[in-house]
Amino acid sequence: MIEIQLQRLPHGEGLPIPGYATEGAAGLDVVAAEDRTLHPGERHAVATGFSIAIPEGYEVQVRPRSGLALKHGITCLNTPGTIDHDYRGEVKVILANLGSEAFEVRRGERIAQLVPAVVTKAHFSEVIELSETSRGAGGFGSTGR
Ligand SMILES: O=c1ccn([C@H]2C[C@H](O)[C@@H](COP(=O)(O)OP(=O)(O)OP(=O)(O)O)O2)c(=O)[nH]1
Ligand SMILES: [Mg+2]
Repeated sequence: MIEIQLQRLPHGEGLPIPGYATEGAAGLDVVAAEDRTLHPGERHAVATGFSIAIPEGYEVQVRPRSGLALKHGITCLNTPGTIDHDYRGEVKVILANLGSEAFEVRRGERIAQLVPAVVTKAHFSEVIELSETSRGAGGFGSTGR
């Protein structure tokens, strides 16, 4: 369990802060801070009404809710969205309507879930040749359907 500081913004007044819907939930549900109609094919960075400070060594992933995806075709376009630990702007959820009907985003309704994750840092070192493997350059279905 890590602590993530949250600063409420004026338009987030009165909204619940992200929380787990059940004891075993992996993601903290986050609610919209604005009303917005999303027409089919449309996308919008939905306000959440808060900024956060994530401890160094962690990120927060923004993931869709499966119910909205299945019932309404609503997803996070950039899933999983990445909140960097040094980001202090408003957290936004980039929703896209892949369904065939308009969807009403309503203030206070849960639109996505936040999953904190450990960040493994790496640096790339340029080499002349890579080690050989049985897969080699095969990919994109090379092992069969
Ligand atoms: O779903 C998202 C994704 C990103 N962000 C914020 C936090 C994140 O730290 C910042 C940058 O995100 P990202 O690195 O994915 O976007 P970019 O296009 O690379 O922008 P930048 O050049 O600012 O890094 O935008 C959100 O609020 N919600
Ligand atoms: Mg970036």
